[in-house]
Amino acid sequence: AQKPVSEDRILIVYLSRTKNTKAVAHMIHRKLGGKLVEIEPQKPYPENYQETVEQVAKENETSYLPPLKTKIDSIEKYEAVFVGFPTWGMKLPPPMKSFLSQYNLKGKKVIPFNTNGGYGTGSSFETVNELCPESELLRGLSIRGGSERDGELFVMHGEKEKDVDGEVTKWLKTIGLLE
Ligand SMILES: Cc1cc2nc3c(=O)[nH]c(=O)nc-3n(C[C@H](O)[C@H](O)[C@H](O)COP(=O)(O)O)c2cc1C
Repeated sequence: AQKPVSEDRILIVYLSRTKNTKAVAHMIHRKLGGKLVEIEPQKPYPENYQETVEQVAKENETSYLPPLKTKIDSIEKYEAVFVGFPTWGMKLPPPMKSFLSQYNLKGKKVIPFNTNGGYGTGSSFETVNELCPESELLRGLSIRGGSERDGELFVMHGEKEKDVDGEVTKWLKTIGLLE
């Protein structure tokens, strides 16, 4: 069947530390196709959770945009750009701020998706909106992922994975990207 947005015009970018958001990105990709790209900062965050929390808090205070290792060719050819990220400190992670600041998504559909430790998306979806004011922001998806603080890392397997996969399908239909 004809898809609402053709595969070669879909970009799925994601940031993921413990691979929960990555799993959701792959689910979207299996359903819609498109180009799947992981966003990586030039300098990786510390392995240690608490050190990462502190570094992220400092970066947010100073509005620091970490330089990215990831480069995306011909961003202009995409019509729909999915942006996936975990909630970090109830905010949009700095590398995703770097991505949205660096690439012009004017006129494109922008679709956020998120995993979090149970506290929701915080201000992250609003920040996506602020950083691409001339894009058409579609309704985002937020999923309960892991909780690194509590030693809960990758959770997207078994029944959980199946449930989330169903939620992703429903969501993509609701926003009109899957028939
Ligand atoms: C630095 C850091 C900060 C986090 N802050 C929050 C938070 O404020 N609220 C929340 O619900 N989860 C928080 N989490 C948990 C992640 O959002 C959750 O584990 C998510 O599923 C991780 O996605 P990933 O596996 O793609 O990295 C935080 C995790 C990290 C590493």
